[in-house]
Amino acid sequence: MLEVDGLDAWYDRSHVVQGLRFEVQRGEIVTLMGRNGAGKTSTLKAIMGLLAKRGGSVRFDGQEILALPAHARYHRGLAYVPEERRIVPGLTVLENLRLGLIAGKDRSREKERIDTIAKTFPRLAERMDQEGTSMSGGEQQMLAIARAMMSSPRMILLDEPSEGIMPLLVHEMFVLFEQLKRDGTTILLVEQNVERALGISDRAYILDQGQIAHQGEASDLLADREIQERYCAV
Ligand SMILES: Nc1ncnc2c1ncn2[C@@H]1O[C@H](COP(=O)(O)OP(=O)(O)OP(=O)(O)O)[C@@H](O)[C@H]1O
Repeated sequence: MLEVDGLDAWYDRSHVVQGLRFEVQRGEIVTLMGRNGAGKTSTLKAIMGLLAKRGGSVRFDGQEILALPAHARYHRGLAYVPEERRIVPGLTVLENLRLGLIAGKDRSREKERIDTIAKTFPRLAERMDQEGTSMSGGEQQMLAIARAMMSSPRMILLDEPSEGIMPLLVHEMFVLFEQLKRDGTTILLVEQNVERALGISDRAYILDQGQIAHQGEASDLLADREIQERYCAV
């Protein structure tokens, strides 16, 4: 579903993503792992068209998307939840959710989408009229994910969703990812919480200095302490 081939990205002259090649098949959960600064966030941003200097090929459903403007990916069914959640201050949970609808495409189905999202995210359903930024960090992360799901994406990229969140909500969040997968959403996950991430993933790639250092089945990587310690210690 997503084929990344020879992906490069730079900040000025700093070459932070160096010729990455990886793929995510339809229906999979795939994790990108690696130490701080390995290039995980930059990889997601390059895929989403958010880094000006980028090169190589990214195909989504067989079509080249790397040169498209960032918003065009949402129209094709690829959504992204950045590390900073960007909940809009002064807006309620419901109003933040509405921002996730793509103008025209989703507007006619707004009520249906909100009802579906409320069922999937019961914690948000109870708080629809509360100001989004007044919720806990974990709840705001849930809202950011729910908002991205409003456009019914076929694939979602998630950047460190569990960061700084209390364990109970982290658990809920990973249960949710498994449910999204069952409902047909393909997921590319960047996570420092290696055990949790591998626990729900099909496969994983380990990044080191902008390159893929290792790849494998999630269950094999979960059992491989040496690899985890070498590449993933924070
Ligand atoms: N806005 C920026 N300007 C310049 N360099 C940057 C910028 N953002 C990131 N970098 C550098 O790019 C490299 C890759 O960073 P990136 O954030 O992609 O790594 P990461 O694996 O996601 O790490 P983390 O887990 O800390 O977010 C690092 O060396 C980082 O310092």
